[in-house]
Amino acid sequence: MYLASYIFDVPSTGYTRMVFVNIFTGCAAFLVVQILSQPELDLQHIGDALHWILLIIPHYAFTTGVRDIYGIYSTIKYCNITEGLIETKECKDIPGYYDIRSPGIGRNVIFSCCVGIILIFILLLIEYRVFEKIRYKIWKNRLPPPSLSEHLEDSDVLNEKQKIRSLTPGQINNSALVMRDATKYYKRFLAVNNLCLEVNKYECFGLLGVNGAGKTTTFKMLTGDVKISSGDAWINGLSLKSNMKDIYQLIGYCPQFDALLNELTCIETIVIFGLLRGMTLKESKYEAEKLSHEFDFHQHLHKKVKELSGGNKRKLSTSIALIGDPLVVYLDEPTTGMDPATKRYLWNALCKIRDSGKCIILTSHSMEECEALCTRLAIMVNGTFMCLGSTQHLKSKFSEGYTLIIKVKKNENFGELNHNELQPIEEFVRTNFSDAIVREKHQELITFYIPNKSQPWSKMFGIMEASKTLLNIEDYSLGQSSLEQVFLSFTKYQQDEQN
Ligand SMILES: Nc1ncnc2c1ncn2[C@@H]1O[C@H](COP(=O)(O)OP(=O)(O)OP(=O)(O)O)[C@@H](O)[C@H]1O
Repeated sequence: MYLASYIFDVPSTGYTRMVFVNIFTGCAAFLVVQILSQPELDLQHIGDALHWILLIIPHYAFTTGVRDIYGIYSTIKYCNITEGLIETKECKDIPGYYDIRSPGIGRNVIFSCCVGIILIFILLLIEYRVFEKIRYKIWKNRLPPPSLSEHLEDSDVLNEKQKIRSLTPGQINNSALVMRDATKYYKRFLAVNNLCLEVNKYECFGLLGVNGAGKTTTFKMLTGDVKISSGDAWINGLSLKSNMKDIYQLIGYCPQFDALLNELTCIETIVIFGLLRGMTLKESKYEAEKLSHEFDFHQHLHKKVKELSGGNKRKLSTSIALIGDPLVVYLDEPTTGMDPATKRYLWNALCKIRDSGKCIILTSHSMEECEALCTRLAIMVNGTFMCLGSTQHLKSKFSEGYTLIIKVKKNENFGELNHNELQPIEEFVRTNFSDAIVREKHQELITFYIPNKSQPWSKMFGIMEASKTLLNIEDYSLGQSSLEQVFLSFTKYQQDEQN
């Protein structure tokens, strides 16, 4: 029933599966009543029939088997004691232990073996995603089409798409990672929409996006955790669709939530992953030492995972992704829960790893992290790239203005500046930079947002320098809007899951 509801895509929530289960139970009850109402059937037959049916349940087959073995053993013992004294029908024809006839356990053994083989077969079908393929084939024609709005996409994203679609097999072989129109549907929900991307060695590519934008799903497709619905991706020229086994040797993955075993120590964890990657015990231990120094958790190497802090667990997860020198490393929010100092330590380590020739794909909610690590990045909204390029390129292209931060000199009594003292500065900025908005006021710091980009830098700096003394300004900074502002300008397009 579960398989049927899985293949026919009966939703697991709401009333549909309940109706499905009720119909099934109703049909089963109808059949049972029909059988029981047959006048020629007596209870002996019903018992036999139920015994046959229930033998497919391993626990039932085992327990009744043990009971029957004991039954035969008791009969043999009884017959031996009473031999020559009492003549009973049972003693004349004692079945062997493995007899098919009751109470022999032949049937139990055959049923248990067959059920085991069938379950292994079903497991293999699930492992090789046969049901998923069948379900996808059944629903293929009913899925909503992927993006029809390419004319609305950013020019960089379109250029990347055109470049990827025209790559030759030889060019694909030379790239560390290529995604061509990678699309993922969860049932009928389009989670990732026609992604095209090429990332090379010595590059760190950042995936930015609000919760639910499709970043983790993209990783799951690339790691083979979920099947790509359409499109393809290649790692070092190997297709995700046909060479997943070989690809596992080339990739490392740090998932969003630490997939660690609490009872193992850090060194045991790394050694196990090292052995799984085909390293010798000696090499795995050396790798554990090396990575723990690189990621600064050497003092915790012999602690159990459950005793580690959240930040140290992330360090361990990140280092696991690097075991066995993979070509492509996927890091899903690696620095979540780390303090600023540890974060910077990890960033330095990742920069070194990137510069050693690895290709790193990273998701993060920290713009600072993307600016520190990524050579290129994309902002994802509703499973699509909204923009793509280096941090500076995105800031130049999409930042919609400037940020002016002014630090006012404190008054003689070193008291807090009051509203009247800041008023002239606000008026001055509003007069000289049209549409300027006060974004933040904190003690002696005022932050303005200037949306109008028409004035040249030289003129703006000239105005500020000329009035510095007059307005009692201690210091000021004038710059482009941050990556965060670019990010926020895109995230308004993200639809919630209900939509
Ligand atoms: N197994 C699943 N079945 C159905 N829908 C799913 C499944 N996994 C994810 N989704 C949906 O796909 C969309 C993308 O999810 P995903 O986890 O990729 O987002 P994300 O960008 O990684 O978010 P976050 O930043 O919170 O990790 C979401 O709307 C999510 O609800």
